[in-house]
Amino acid sequence: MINIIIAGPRGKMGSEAVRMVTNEENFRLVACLDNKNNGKKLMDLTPFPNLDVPIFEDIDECFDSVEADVLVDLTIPEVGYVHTKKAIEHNIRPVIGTTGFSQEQITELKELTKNKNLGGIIAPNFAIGAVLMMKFSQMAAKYMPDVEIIEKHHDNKLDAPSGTAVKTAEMIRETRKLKSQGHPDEKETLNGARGAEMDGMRIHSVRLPGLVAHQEVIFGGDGQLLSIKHDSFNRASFMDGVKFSVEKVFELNELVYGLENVI
Ligand SMILES: NC(=O)C1=CN([C@@H]2O[C@H](COP(=O)(O)OP(=O)(O)OC[C@H]3O[C@@H](n4cnc5c(N)ncnc54)[C@H](O)[C@@H]3O)[C@@H](O)[C@H]2O)C=CC1
Ligand SMILES: O=C(O)C1=N[C@H](C(=O)O)C[C@H](O)C1
Repeated sequence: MINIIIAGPRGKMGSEAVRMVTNEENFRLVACLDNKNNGKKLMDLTPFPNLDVPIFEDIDECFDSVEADVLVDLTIPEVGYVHTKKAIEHNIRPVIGTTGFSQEQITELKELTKNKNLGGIIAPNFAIGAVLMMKFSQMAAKYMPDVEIIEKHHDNKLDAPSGTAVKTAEMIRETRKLKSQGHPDEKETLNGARGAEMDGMRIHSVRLPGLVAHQEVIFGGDGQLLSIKHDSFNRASFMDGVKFSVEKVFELNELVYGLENVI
């Protein structure tokens, strides 16, 4: 049995994770971390009528009160970072879906787990299709280095570009010959028109109601275009990856950044 704490249980992803964890035979949800509802139970909140699971606002109190093996964090970047650090301190394996961490934060957290031989996963995207989209893009970039990334999300998203877009660019730069996208003399007459720049690649972030999570990686060549596209139409699309990660962290002895490294 794997004892799990979920941070962010009322969120779009967190509530889906509560459903997944409580439906899995070998998972037990032992507590939730929330920014309100301290002292209540999940069953006091409308979406979870039967769940006798304590809610904590204070992470230290939570970790001192329950025995947990894994922390699943689906919150906001500043909170997720603190939660991950605290989890590592308490030898609780972090499974982090929260996006928006800096490279420095990821490196620091990785070092902390290495010192403790503790497994963990930070996955900017838990959907297997998205992981494949990133891997295929990495392959394509070797042959077609002219590339732009367009990510589209719901308009409640806090971070831009998305964690998936950043990860995609990081993976692409491992195989792509460095080059700057577009005309060397191009000028933006409206700030931001060419999107964000990362290693010469351009990343464009669209935020609209109605969207969930979508990304297209477009490669251009002489007389041809290659589009590699992935769409998540609901949050259930991420849950196989969360489940996989919760089980996988027991086989790891450090924090791994990106599901592509463990599937
Ligand atoms: N890795 C992946 O596959 C995916 C990652 N995400 C990421 O997951 C995160 C959450 O996304 P959504 O569920 O869409 O956002 P959301 O806004 O629906 O949920 C965030 C939740 O965090 C909670 N929260 C804020 N401060 C907190 C604190 N101090 N302690 C505990 N909980 C706190 C809020 O109450 C809220 O319920 C975002 O960073 C998003 O980018 C989202 C979808 C997939
Ligand atoms: O906020 C979201 O919704 C998503 N966030 C992740 C990201 O930033 O890449 C994963 C997915 O795109 C959904």
